[in-house]
Amino acid sequence: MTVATKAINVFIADPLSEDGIAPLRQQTGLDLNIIVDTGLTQDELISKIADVDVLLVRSQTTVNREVIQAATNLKLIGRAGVGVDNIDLTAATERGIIVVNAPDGNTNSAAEHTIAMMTSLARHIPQAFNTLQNGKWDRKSYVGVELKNKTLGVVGFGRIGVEVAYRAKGSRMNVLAYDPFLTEERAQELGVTKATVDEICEQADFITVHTPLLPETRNMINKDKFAIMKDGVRVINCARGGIINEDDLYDAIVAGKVAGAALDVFIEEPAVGHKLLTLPQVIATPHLGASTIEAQESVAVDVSNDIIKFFNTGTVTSPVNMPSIPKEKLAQVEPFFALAEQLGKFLIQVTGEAVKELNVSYAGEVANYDVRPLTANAIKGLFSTKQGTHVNDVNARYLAEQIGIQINEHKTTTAKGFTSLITIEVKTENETHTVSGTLLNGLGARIVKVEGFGVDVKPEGTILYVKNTDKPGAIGRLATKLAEKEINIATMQVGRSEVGGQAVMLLSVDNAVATEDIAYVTELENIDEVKAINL
Ligand SMILES: NC(=O)c1ccc[n+]([C@@H]2O[C@H](COP(=O)([O-])OP(=O)(O)OC[C@H]3O[C@@H](n4cnc5c(N)ncnc54)[C@H](O)[C@@H]3O)[C@@H](O)[C@H]2O)c1
Ligand SMILES: O=C(O)CC[C@@H](O)C(=O)O
Repeated sequence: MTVATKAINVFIADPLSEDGIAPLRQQTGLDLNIIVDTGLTQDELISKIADVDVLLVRSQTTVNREVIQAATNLKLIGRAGVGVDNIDLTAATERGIIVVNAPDGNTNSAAEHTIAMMTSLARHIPQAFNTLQNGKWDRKSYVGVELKNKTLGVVGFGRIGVEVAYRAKGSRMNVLAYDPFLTEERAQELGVTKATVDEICEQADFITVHTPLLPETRNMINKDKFAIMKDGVRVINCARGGIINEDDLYDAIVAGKVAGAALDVFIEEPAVGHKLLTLPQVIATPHLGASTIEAQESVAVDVSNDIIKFFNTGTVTSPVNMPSIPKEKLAQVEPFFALAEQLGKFLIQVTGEAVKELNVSYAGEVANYDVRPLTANAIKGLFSTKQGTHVNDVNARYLAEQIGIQINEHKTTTAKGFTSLITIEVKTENETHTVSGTLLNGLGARIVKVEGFGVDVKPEGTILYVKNTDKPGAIGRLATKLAEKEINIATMQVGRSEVGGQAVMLLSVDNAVATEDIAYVTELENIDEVKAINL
């Protein structure tokens, strides 16, 4: 992760709570240049984003691939809210841009809004008020239904879904809940009944959706689901437009199947003039679920703090596109970061072919930790010879998998004499190479095995990797030839399988080694292969 030394341009593209961004304005440790420029068209945003380090948005601004491509300095996208469907996560991940959100800050407001919408729907409050404003005292048209003893189906039982259920139970409703991660135990603990989406459709009087908008959740409530619902069902969407198919909902209302719908969100926003808004059974708000003073302050504070944390420590609290690892756990593996990267860097220079498989084995103490950042560092090392590729914890695994590298992690508690041992193996079409490294108490990082042969080399500077046949004179002749080329050997390590067999030498040398010098020494008898590794 980069820790900035120059001014950091923070571009706020949607209206955010001033109190919420106070942490950014008040912090003194970082040189932040805060630009607030809201309501921009896509083209305007693109024209202003080249020098931006941090882009902060709510749900209005679409951060698509084009925006991300134009943002050549971008390091972090902050979403002051939950849903990240307005951000192209793949494009951000490819570029190594971390995306953070504020998953907790607006939960309560969104749940309260959902309950307000459900109650308004049950009692026709907006329609009745509208009639009254138009000068009519109409008590007959707006006979509602009670919530008590009705069944509410909650599809998507995460933060908001759960809070909605608590409140619905307060209104003495029976709650059915569906979520792929909901266990029977947790359902019981929360006093709800675990159900499938179809069971909810068949049994519920009110159905509310609280999933993110994903390929699997888009149109999950569609004409097939409306067909199995109870007549007179009421539906609520305070999550994302598109989870309930809008055309199918329209048809189901017109057909009299659905008695009413309460919508805070639409596929296209602003949804002014939407055909659903012409139906008297529909009540709607313009995406106000998170629009409270409290929620807006809270989400903006959360992302602001994450921005500060990122530039101070390289870690964040709420990452969307990389594993979230608590600070204490990260601290356990941090000492191994450079070693893992050097091992990857070493092996990519040993192998001459495209890597197909990367196996990273963790033995001893290190195997007890969350090693995902170490594997990311090993991949970073593998990519070190690929000029122009910016690899970091966010995109390392993604980039490797994109080019067909299979990544495997293995853990074992025994490290054969070492406290911790990291072994990296790369497989190509024709070759397999391995290198192991450790951290020696007080002495730092060491390469302790190459191709299975024991060695002891500092992973730094230039190292000559030599494969030879273990015959008398091979080492001497090599040293002489290197001396002829003015290449000074600092340390030499030899590992061999058996006397007279295959051997590997690692020579730390004081100077860079030119390609022609490699060719010169490779001609020697019993020297099979020589490579200069620059770490
Ligand atoms: N209207 C608003 O202003 C507003 C405010 C906040 C959040 N939201 C929306 O609400 C959504 C939910 O927010 P949250 O804070 O509860 O998020 P959350 O991540 O805590 O919960 C989402 C739940 O959906 C579940 N889920 C995922 N795929 C599913 C599927 N196929 N079927 C059923 N459930 C599935 C997840 O397992 C998770 O438990 C957000 O993604 C956001 O789009 C809207
Ligand atoms: O920015 C907003 O007000 C909407 C936020 C909301 O949709 C969310 O997903 O958090």
